[in-house]
Amino acid sequence: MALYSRVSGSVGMITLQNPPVNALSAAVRQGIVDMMHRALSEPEVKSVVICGQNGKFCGGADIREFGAKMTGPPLVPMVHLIEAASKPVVAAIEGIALGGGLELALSCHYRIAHSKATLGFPEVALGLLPGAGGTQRLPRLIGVPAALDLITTGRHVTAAEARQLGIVDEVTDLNAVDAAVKFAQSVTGKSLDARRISTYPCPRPPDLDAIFERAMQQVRRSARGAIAPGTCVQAVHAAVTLPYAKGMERERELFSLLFTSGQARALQYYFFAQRAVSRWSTANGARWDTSKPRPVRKAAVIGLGTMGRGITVSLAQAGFSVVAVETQEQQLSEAKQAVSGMLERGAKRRGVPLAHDKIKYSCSVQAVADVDLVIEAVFEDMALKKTVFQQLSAICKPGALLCTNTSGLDIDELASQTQSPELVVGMHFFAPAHVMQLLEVVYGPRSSPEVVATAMQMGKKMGKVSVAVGNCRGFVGNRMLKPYLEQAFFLLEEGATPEQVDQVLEEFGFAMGVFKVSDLSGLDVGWKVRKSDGLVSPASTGTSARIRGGSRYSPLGDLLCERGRFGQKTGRGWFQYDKPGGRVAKPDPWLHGFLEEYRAQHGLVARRIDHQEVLERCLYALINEGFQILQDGIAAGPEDIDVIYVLGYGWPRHRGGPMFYAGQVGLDKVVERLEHYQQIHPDVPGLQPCSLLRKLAASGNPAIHKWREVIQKPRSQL
Ligand SMILES: CC/C=C\CC(=O)SCCNC(=O)CCNC(=O)[C@H](O)C(C)(C)COP(=O)(O)OP(=O)(O)OC[C@H]1O[C@@H](n2cnc3c(N)ncnc32)[C@H](O)[C@@H]1OP(=O)(O)O
Repeated sequence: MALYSRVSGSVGMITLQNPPVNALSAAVRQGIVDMMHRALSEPEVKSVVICGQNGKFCGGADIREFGAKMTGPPLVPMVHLIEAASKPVVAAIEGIALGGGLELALSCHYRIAHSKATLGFPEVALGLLPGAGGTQRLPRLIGVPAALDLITTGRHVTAAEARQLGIVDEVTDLNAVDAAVKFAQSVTGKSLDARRISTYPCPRPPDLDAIFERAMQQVRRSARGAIAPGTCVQAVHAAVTLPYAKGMERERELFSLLFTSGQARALQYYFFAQRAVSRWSTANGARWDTSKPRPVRKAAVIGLGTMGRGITVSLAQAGFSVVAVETQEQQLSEAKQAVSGMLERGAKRRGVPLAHDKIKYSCSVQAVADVDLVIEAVFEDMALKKTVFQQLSAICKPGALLCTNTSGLDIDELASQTQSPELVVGMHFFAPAHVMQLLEVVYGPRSSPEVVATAMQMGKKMGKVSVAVGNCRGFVGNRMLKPYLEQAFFLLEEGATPEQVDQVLEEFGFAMGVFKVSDLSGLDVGWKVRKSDGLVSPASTGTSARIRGGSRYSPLGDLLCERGRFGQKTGRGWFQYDKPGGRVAKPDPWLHGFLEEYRAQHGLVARRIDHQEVLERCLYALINEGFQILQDGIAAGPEDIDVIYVLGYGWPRHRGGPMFYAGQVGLDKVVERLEHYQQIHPDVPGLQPCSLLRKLAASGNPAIHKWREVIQKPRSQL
């Protein structure tokens, strides 16, 4: 709703009230319209100030209302009412003016912002465009190139930048509402003719066509199939080429196109999913709202390889004192140099002070004796990690959390090496650890709720999105990756090429296809794991070479590794590169010959595989594993899986995540296609729909927020 009050006798004040961000719900819009009419009808009122309660102007349209039938006054007539007002209207911008909130501000005749406020049009991240005149007013106010930048990227600007661009009239360090009231009094009675942005001519720079061409190219490069950025460009184009009223019509058409698209639904789902994962719960009943994190001031990192360095940087940048340990002098000195460089680049990029003094380096594990939390980041080797955990358990002070950075090893096995298994938790960082936003917090059956809460909070403090997941081989992300990779290998055996598989996945929206990712991260990584699992048989020839543990197995990755083809680092993998460490993947005729030979050797006849099969087999096998993960209680809900896949594995955000995507395709259709492929390839694992997927499909493809009702409720063991 919106509250009306009178200040200093002649200023009508409209205060938006809709916690937490004063979003423009139906009630708020109704309130604004009613209060504007009241302010305009009261003869004593000479000017109006619009502000938001609790130091937040407005976070835009209420996204929670997007799924339901529209009620209340629409935004466009509301902003026109304000702009057409005969009394000056001043926006007092504190905290945020985003999306519809900024459009509301642009309809006011003046804008006063607090110096700490941020402004922007983030609609593009929700699959939309600023549809209450934002695409028509902003270019009229600040010019086409700046408007295109803000609208197509969705980036937030500071009050200072907004002032420089001409979006706000004044910036104050004092109370912005008081400043706006004073300002409103000072402009009482002045003509408003030059203050209505919709009446401004839209500037037409001489190189207009080139500007739009560049903008389109830019969004095509970065959008990876998302339609909103290009549609934003089209809407701004209408501001330049059409009169205001016609431009508004075009904006409405384009907005409706986006609003009803699957992409907008996916992005809005993802917006809430990313927030939902912080309300975590575990399979044994621990919860975010009943588990108190422990205080952590000082942390340690053991092992300063690539991951350990990134984790050290993340901790120091988040303000923690860090003890960084690497037992070899030479490696410690190299790590110190690398970490310093990363900190310097980070400080420069983010404009923050250097955090060198937060870190103490040591060659001795004994240096961690007084820390509150240790993150072990040594090689992915169970025996080595066990030794480290035995040492840590003996050295660390009572109550110190012992965390392991592992991409899939058993947390409980490590916990059993310590005197206090309840203090052990996994923290699976993604490379590069100081850049990637995702953290899987892996709880074992004995991890205490406070320890999970502490790890989750640590992740947040490091600027990461933490997702709590249960302990199983590969946790959520890597466990789902296995069937995805397997299908890709089987497709090569059956006649596909790495470039074909990657093309299909990249057209779907992945930044990189599965084979390019494998080349980037190194084929030897998976090879080592398969070796330690006893899967890589030394005599990988003959039919038996394609069977492991009674299931079909593709040794293709192993065979490439045996030939020293580890991917980018060796200049050869699934693709070829111009040199070791090269980045540009090129199809490799050697590999095509190798695949032909391999097929001939194993009696496989190459067939034509279409794009649909590549996509369905890779994605549906991955999705099926996701349902199995939900069924096993490893992830609490589909949102957890989707956030992990978008932030950690390059799943296109505009497709919501694998579980959301499955819902959009139709769960019954996913089941039907998996069964189809299973019939044709009975020997291929991963194609049998799991029982939860079948159950949900049979219960009529319920909306994703209803899935939790079907997933069995966890039983508390606490
Ligand atoms: C004709 C249509 C015209 C215009 C279209 C639009 O205006 S679309 C909406 C444009 N606005 C946005 O995209 C803003 C989205 N919100 C944010 O970016 C952040 O929430 C924000 C405002 C910067 C605050 O960030 P902070 O980190 O402080 O909090 P958090 O993100 O956790 O949000 C707090 C809770 O507020 C809920 N929320 C935020 N924005 C909205 C919104 N616009 N509508 C509804 N709800 C919103 C958010 O979900 C959090 O709630 P929770 O229950 O904790 O999930």
